[in-house]
Amino acid sequence: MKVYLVGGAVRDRLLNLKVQDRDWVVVGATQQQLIEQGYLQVGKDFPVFLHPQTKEEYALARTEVKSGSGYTGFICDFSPHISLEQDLCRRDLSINAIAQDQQGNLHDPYRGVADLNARILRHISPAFAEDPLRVLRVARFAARYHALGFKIAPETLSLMTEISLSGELGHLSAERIWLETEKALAEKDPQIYFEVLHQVGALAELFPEIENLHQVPNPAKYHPEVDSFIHTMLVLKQAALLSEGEDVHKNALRFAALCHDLGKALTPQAILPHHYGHEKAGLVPIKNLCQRLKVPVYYRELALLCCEYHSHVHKALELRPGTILKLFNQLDIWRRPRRFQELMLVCLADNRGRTGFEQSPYPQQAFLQELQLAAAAVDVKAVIAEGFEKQAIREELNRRRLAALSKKLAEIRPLFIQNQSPPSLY
Ligand SMILES: Nc1ccn([C@@H]2O[C@H](COP(=O)(O)OP(=O)(O)OP(=O)(O)O)[C@@H](O)[C@H]2O)c(=O)n1
Repeated sequence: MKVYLVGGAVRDRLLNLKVQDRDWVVVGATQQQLIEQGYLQVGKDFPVFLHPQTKEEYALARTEVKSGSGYTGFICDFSPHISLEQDLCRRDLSINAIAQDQQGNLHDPYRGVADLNARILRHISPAFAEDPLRVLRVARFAARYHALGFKIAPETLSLMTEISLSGELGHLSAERIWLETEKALAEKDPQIYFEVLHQVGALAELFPEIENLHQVPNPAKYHPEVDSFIHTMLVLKQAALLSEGEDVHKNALRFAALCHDLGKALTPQAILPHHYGHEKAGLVPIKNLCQRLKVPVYYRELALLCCEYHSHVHKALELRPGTILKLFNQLDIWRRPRRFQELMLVCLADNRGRTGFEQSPYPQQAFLQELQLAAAAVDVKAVIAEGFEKQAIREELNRRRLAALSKKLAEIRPLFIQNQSPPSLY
């Protein structure tokens, strides 16, 4: 029996990146032999084992032939005569099909090293199409390695387009789509994932709410990029930059950035390029998308709040104290300060995600943070100690918070207005 390191571990070591998980393939062995050596069988559909000590995954070399639609219909052969080359051939990309033996020699029958060096994501064989999820995987790898200069090979793009147009994506489960999308959101350039899906025609099938932003215009004065889909991609990139290394829920923040303008796709033709009311209009498509893909609650809530209130934040310097208090209550900044910080970062990303405005100041953030501090300093315990009860507690808190906000506003607004005149946003 021979054991090889395969997949992401070999690929990422050759790219000098940190190796996350190590997957192994075992050639010339049976399930029984591995069990006798103390490996623990975990795979249901095909034989995958955990190493007795390292707990790393070891899979018997196998071939797979598709026998039906979707991901369920596979006929696997994992007999001991399946060769390493046969196992590598059923994989998605050449860069994922390099094996390393225990002496450190590379086995690279599909020229994965050459593609790594040339920065190309290339499928290995037509068998790529047997798992339509690979369309999403390639888009995700393109997002991950974009900064390294990776591009998708033209023939792979054509095959991805063919798969997308074939209707096969419709067989993917919500769980698999979301898992892949969540991983893509965590990548360095998550916008590339959605751009690639758009390019191959998969976005329309998987995320019609986002696809519909394509060619929806904005006023060029504030949005030189004009197109709402392009704007959304720029905002997502800015959100990725702003959330890297921050103590925030970065995937949820990026998802909220992705969804913040979905309402623009529903703007009546007659009022374009303006988008009055798009903040509320966007709530329905966000709910639809989240329900369809079973998006976790935290992502959904943050996305809905960013969609509904981003224009309020953009206009913060013009708002009255009562409106700011209402906003703070709606966002529940008292109990959810981190979520408020995330929403502010999405608004900042929205400001920066416009061609030529990448460096433009956004005083709204510091302004609202100062007001947040002032209002949150109102002592809830003191209100209760003074004998207020039930509904009266809320009313008294609102009264005191409003007073604190009015005082702070009078103090800081002139300074902010003097220093900056923020560009209007939509
Ligand atoms: N739909 C899939 C899923 C996986 N694989 C193969 O199985 C390997 C392991 O898959 P996985 O752990 O999902 O991906 P990695 O390549 O290890 O990448 P990551 O860094 O995202 O874990 C891949 O390299 C690829 O060869 C595949 O061909 N098709």
